Formats: sequence, structure tokens, C-alpha cells
Amino acid sequence: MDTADAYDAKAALADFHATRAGVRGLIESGAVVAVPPLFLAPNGRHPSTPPLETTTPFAVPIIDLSSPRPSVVALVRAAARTCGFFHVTNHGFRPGAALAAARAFHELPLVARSPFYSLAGPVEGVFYSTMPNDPPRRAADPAAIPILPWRDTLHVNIGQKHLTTPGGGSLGRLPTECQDALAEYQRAVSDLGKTVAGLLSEALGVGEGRLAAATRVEASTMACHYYLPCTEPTRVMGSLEHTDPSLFAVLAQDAMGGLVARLGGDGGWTDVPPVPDTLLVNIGDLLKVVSNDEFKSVEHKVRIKSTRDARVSIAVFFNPDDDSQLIGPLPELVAAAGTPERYRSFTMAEFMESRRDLGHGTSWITRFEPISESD
Ligand SMILES: O=C(O)CCC(=O)C(=O)O
Ligand SMILES: [Fe+2]
Repeated sequence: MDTADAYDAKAALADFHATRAGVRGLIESGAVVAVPPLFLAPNGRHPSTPPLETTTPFAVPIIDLSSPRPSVVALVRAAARTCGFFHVTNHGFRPGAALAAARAFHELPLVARSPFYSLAGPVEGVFYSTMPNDPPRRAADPAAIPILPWRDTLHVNIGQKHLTTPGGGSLGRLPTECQDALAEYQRAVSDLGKTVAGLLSEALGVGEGRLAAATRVEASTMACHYYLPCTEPTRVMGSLEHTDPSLFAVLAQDAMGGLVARLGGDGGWTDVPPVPDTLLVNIGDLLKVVSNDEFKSVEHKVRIKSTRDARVSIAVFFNPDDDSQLIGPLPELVAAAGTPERYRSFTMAEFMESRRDLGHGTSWITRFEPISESD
């Protein structure tokens, strides 16, 4: 890319963010007839979207939380070890009202949603943006212009310290039409997260409370995604491929679909279609570390499927409640398996800095490999 092109892309990116309107704003403006280059991979088509790519058949397990505990734990263990994703049913609540509230935010008139637009991260715990998951190739060249996803996201910090600030905390900052349903959802998903953490901990064979005690896990961020329809869906990506940095995430999605993940272990992509009345749990990088690689943190991304309708999903990320919390493989797991520790301990702050430097792939791991005797 010569300097003139690079300058244009930079200016186009600045212009796009200056609208504070997201991808929805592009569509609302009616002036955009083709997908702008900012959203296109260098060859104009995302290399891994159909029809260039085959999908590997693989069904994400569905785990009924009302089944006897030993069988639930066994299924969670099998899923976490093989594909890193599982659906849960009989979890006790329905996400429909929260998904409708998330949609309502993104469909607010520009004047109501743009004050929340921020590239610098949260303002009092909330921000709205079109933000890329940077792949490692961009991390290798930080000056490169990021490829934007075809989606807008409302991020809300929901960790305890954000909820207990005066004025209703971060949820209290949201437009009134979304507040109640998202607050209710935050409470329900936080409770589900405690159950899931207990199951994952038992699945590691270290007892129900060990994971929570070692990581001080809590529901920390709610990402309300809005994937816009596109007239040329195969040329854009709703989300670029990434692994989640968290311990684990719980995802609610509407009926549209589009999520794909490398589930089969052969490197191919598999559709993860929505299953009615389930929520989707996936393991993130931090739990991969805590489990000393017993559990998988699997790459995933979102395709745009529709030329007409938007897709809505809500991802709630579970993380340690404090950036200074030390995270590392559980010592009893290392001892029991007789395998060496695959990571040294690190803080969340160190880990997030590494992801910023190395991209949202898995190359951050090299930073935390233990120093061997021979080094
Ligand atoms: O919207 C989805 O299906 C997935 C979202 C996701 O991967 C994320 O928020 O990390
Ligand atoms: Fe993700």
C-alpha cells in the first residue's frame, strides 16, 4: 500500500468514527452504495467466508442443567476438553427481553445513541462503538489500518465495582428503554455464571468452589452486539476471528445465526446455529491457562447472513474481579497430571497488555510460557 492509499484509509477511518453513528449510521445515511474498503480484507473478500470455505460438521453439545449433577459435570468436562463450547438448557430464565432491549438501543435515533460512542473505552462504565478484534497480522504491524467488523456494540461494565457506584452505576447510565431488562439479565446471568463456574471447577476435578476461590470470577462485561444486514454479506465479517480473553462467556443470541468456530480440531470452521431456549457457554483464554491447557479456548467469528435483517446477541464475559488478581495453572492440576506447568502466573493487567500488543489470536501465550531451566 503506498502512502497516499494509507493516508486515505486513515482519513476514512477517522471520518467513520467521527460520525459516532456506527455501521448502522452508514446504512441509515442511505449514501453508501457499496461496502466501504474499511470493512474489506485486503483482497476485497474475507478469505474464510463462503463459498471459499467448507464447514466441518460437528454439533455443539446441549447440556440440560436439570439432569443429575454427575452427568452434567461429565458432559461439561467432555465439551470443555474437546470443543470449548456448550449450550445449556433449563438455566432458569429467558433472554428475550434483554435481546429486545439491546436491539432497542441500537435502533435508537442517532441523536440518542451517538453520545455513548467512544473509541477510548468506557465512560462511567458504558461505551458504544464499531471496534475490531485485531488479528495477529495487524498486531505485527500496528500502523496498519484495522479491518472493521460489520457490527456495532454497546459495552457495559457490570463488575460489582461498576454496579455499586452512586446513581445506579453503569446500567443506570443506559437509556431508560433498555435499563430494566438489561439489569434483570445481568442478575440472572451472574447467577448462572456461578453455577457454570462450579460445574467447570468440578469438571477439572478440583471441587466446586476452587475455580471461584482461585480466580474471584464475576460477570464483568456485557457486550450487546448488533450485526447489520449487508447487501454483499460475503465481503464483510460481523466479527473477525478471535479467542475470548475471559475465563468464560455466556452468549444469548436471536434466531438469525452466523457464529462459526473451529470446533472439530481439524482447523475447519463449523456453524454454531442458535438452539431455542439455550444459552451458549464458551471457554476463554484465562480458563485455558488455569486448566493448564486441559480446557480449550477455541477461535470463533461471526458471519453476516442476511441482506435484510440485523442479528442481535449479548455476550457476558466472566473475569477475575480485580486486575491485580494473579492467574496461573492450578497447582493441584499440575501435580495430579504429572505434566509441567505450561504458563507462569500473571495479572489480568499484564495479560490484557499482551493481547493489545500481540492481537486477539493466541500468540499472547508465548509471553507466559514458563522460563525453562536451560534459558
Ligand atoms: O455474537 C456472537 O455470536 C459472538 C460474539 C463474540 O464472539 C464476542 O463477543 O466475543
Ligand atoms: Fe468471542
